[in-house]
Amino acid sequence: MKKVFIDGESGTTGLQVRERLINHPNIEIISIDPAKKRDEAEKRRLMKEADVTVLCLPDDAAKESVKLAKEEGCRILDASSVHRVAEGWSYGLAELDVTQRDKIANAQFVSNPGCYPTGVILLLKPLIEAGLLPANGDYAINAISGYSGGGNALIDRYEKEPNAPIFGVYGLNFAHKHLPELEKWSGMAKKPIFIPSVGNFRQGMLTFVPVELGEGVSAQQLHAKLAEVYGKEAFISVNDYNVIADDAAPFLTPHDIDNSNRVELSVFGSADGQSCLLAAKFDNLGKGASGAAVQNLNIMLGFDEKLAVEL
Ligand SMILES: NC(=O)C1=CN([C@@H]2O[C@H](COP(=O)(O)OP(=O)(O)OC[C@H]3O[C@@H](n4cnc5c(N)ncnc54)[C@H](OP(=O)(O)O)[C@@H]3O)[C@@H](O)[C@H]2O)C=CC1
Ligand SMILES: CC(=O)N[C@@H](CCC(=O)OP(=O)(O)O)C(=O)O
Repeated sequence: MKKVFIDGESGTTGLQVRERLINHPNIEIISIDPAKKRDEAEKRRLMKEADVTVLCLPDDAAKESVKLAKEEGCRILDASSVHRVAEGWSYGLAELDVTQRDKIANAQFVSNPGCYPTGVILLLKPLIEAGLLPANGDYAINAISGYSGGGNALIDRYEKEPNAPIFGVYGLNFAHKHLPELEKWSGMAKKPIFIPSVGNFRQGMLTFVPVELGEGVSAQQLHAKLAEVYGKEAFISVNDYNVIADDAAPFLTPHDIDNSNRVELSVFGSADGQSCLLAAKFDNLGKGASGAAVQNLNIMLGFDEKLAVEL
């Protein structure tokens, strides 16, 4: 049995990591006394006892816990947004490329990706790398998240206040905290425009990127590349290629994927062959947070990466 300490076990992400790990055949959770959850000495003791500590904390608290882990030489999987482009950290997106699982397996410090970047990077990285989309293109990314993406504070706002908005666009300062990892790990040569939004539903996420196709490039080629790259991935599927010709088209929704670690990618091409929409659908708390965390823990500890990732 390996031991895992979840620092921040009672938060939105921590609870879901815990719920998954309870069903893990090879991992025992070691928990902090709730009355001591901010006690440094107690954290140190548990970090030393654990094979890996998962940080499910706000950014500032995550920085403090990493300081302790560095002093004690402990392994960390950080779900916060602090270390996603930091030196000395491995990016915890197993499907990033063929080298990434080894990097995660051998790392002392692994950073779980942000929820939105997970979908965008899976869509754009292989296409930019293959030269089907330009690295220096002007990308505009749109996304919608369930309100659990904002943690306990936003959950309370939606579930306890009667007048929470049905839909809201945010990130309107064009400086969302996910921009650095979006740019770095997608292989974009410059900062994209990123416009996230939140809806009055608990879980589920869509990230979508509209692109104009270059000379000699078709939407079918983009679709074929994604299908080839992710063909053997357990958690990534690519829907059949779509040309939506009329108004009777089905909606693309962020629903019906709650608690899963799966990501569904879609490519929609325009009938004139000039435009294309790339879309990723997943659970912001699943592959966007806790599912990915358990997948990463499995890789870090040498287990089958599929163990206990689905709720
Ligand atoms: N929600 C999501 O979809 C995603 C979240 N994340 C990241 O995961 C991390 C956690 O987010 P989320 O679960 O949503 O946040 P929550 O606000 O739901 O939970 C945070 C938890 O951390 C606890 N906490 C705060 N400070 C400390 C501390 N110093 N020591 C121990 N515990 C502490 C809080 O306790 P208390 O309530 O008592 O303050 C709370 O239980 C964040 O960094 C977030 O960016 C990543 C991907 C997706
Ligand atoms: C709806 C909502 O508020 N979403 C969060 C992102 C959730 C996520 O991915 O978390 P990280 O904090 O780990 O990056 C936001 O936009 O800040």
